[in-house]
Amino acid sequence: MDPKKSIPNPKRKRNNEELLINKKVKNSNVENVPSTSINSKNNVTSGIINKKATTKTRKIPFNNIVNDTKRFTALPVPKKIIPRPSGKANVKASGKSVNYGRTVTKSCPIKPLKLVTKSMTEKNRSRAGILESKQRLQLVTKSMTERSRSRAGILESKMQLAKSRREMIEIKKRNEAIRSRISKIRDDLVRVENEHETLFKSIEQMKKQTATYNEEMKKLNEHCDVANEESNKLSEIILESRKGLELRNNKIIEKRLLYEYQLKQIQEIYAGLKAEENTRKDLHNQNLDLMGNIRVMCRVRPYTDKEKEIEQVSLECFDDKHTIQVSTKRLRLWQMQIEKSTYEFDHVFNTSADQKEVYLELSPLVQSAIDGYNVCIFAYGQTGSGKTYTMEGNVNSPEKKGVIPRSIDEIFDKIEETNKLGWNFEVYVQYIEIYNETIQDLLIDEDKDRKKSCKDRKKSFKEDRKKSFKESKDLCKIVYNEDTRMTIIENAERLKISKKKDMEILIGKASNRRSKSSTNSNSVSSRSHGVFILHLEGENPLEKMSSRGSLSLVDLAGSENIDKSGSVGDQMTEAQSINKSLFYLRYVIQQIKDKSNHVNYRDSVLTSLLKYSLGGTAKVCMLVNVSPSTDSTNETKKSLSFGQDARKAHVGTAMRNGCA
Ligand SMILES: Nc1ncnc2c1ncn2[C@@H]1O[C@H](COP(=O)(O)OP(=O)(O)OP(=O)(O)O)[C@@H](O)[C@H]1O
Repeated sequence: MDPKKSIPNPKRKRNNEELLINKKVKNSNVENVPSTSINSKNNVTSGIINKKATTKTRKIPFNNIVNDTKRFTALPVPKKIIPRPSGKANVKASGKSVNYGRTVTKSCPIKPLKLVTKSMTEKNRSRAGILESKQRLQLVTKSMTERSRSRAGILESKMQLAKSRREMIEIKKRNEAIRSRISKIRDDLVRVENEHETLFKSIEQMKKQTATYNEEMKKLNEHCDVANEESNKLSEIILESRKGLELRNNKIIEKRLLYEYQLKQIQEIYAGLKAEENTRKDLHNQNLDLMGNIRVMCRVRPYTDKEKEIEQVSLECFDDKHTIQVSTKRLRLWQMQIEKSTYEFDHVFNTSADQKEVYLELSPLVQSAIDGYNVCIFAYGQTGSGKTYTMEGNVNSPEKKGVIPRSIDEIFDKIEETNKLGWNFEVYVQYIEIYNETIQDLLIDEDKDRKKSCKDRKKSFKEDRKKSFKESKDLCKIVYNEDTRMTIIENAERLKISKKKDMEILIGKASNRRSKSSTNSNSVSSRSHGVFILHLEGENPLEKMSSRGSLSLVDLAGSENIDKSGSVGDQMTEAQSINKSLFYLRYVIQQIKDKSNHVNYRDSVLTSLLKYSLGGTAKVCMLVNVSPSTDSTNETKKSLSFGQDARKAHVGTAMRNGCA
């Protein structure tokens, strides 16, 4: 539907209305002027008025009408006689009053006949004039009547004009209102048209968009169809996988139940293991206690190639592995008699015993160190009896490895095992030597320092022995912790080791640094006491337990017969120092055995260092190394009798360090 058609044109309407109004005005003008009261001239006048009315419909000035009326009344009137009109005496036409019916005459004197005739003629003439005037008067009267009529008509028309003017004003007002309405409507129309246009445009746009959307919808529908198909397929897959998942879930639940059951079993086993471990520890330590605090073992080294050629068997190790017999030939009553001395030890290793066999017997003590005890194993014997071989051996050979490297291996293996039970162990190492009653650190990393130290040391022996001794003493000091009953070597390196390999390298280096020299009894004779200490510090956060054990492995310098060894000079001094310290060691053990009130630990550095191992809460094992050579029988017998005496010494009850 076209909106333009439905809406009427306000302009056209207005024109129509105006035409109507003009028509009315025209008609009213024509109607208001009475045709009977107007003569031809008046008709012309009224025609003029009408014409004016037609041309100027809205403004018909009242003065014009009055003027017309004046013109209309200005007819020829006789000068002498003013006939009185039949109607009203006075008519105000122009505001001046006129007196009608009054005659203006002049007095005439008596004249002769001629004159009378003349006057008669004149009289007649005047009569005719009068008649004429009468006629004229009549005409004037008539015209006056007509004029009065026309005046009334004019008045009437005036009134009508005023009325029509009022109407006109009203119409005008209405017209204005209509016009304003029209303009408003027009504005509205314009606005509506604009809106319509906008709407139309937007409708067009929307139509386009709808078309685009329709296309897109079509495409989307196609996609939807494809997606629906895929979704159906996926639903099937999901259903299948859900079934699979349910199956897996069931399996997982089964496995979880199994796992929980196994975990429970493991926990029970663990608890059993823990109980067994505790029992083992207790039994082990009870066993060691029953065996005595100082365990003494004897090892007979094999014959050297040189000894094999000349020697005869003088030592016999019994099969019970506890007894050793020394046979010595002695001339008595002019008869050569064989004297046999038997010694008993916790274990006797004959010449065929290898490194592994020896270590197996010492292994429980190493376990005690892990359990938190202070353990001390030291090798005692005459020079060349195989102490260093037993303690160190050949570090690089698995067969010939001594107690020190084997202990390290076992400690690291056991630490790994204890990790499974929640233990975390840290291993620290110290390695010193007691040379001529001074403590030297074998873990000093810088060879330069070490060389300098050796140089100084040699110099000290040659030049100022006492001074050097004092200086060396200042270097490393022995300090006791009375609370924990532990010995601390101050200023000595304490290295943390986390790998076996690192430890082996360290021992190799330290071993090379040890003071050695060649004597008649031994080509590579140790001229110092080597002390290797492992500190084992363990924590178990699960059990809230801690453990602090130590393992001191001591390779003592060999006692030697100076005459026999042929030591002179420095070597003799070294031998004297060694013998002296070993004497004090024997003396201390004797005092312990005799349960003496005072034990002289401080007489030598060695006994000072072993104070808490020999007379404290430590587990001690002494390995008495002996030579099978008949040449060394006396020294062997001395070593064996010392070992036997030490075995009888009861130093006290071993105590575990750490807390449960
Ligand atoms: N059980 C053994 N098996 C094989 N060889 C051994 C054994 N014991 C010692 N030896 C050898 O005997 C020699 C002396 O041994 P070792 O150096 O260990 O004696 P030592 O007691 O340490 O002497 P020193 O006190 O003078 O240092 C070395 O050559 C060593 O290899």
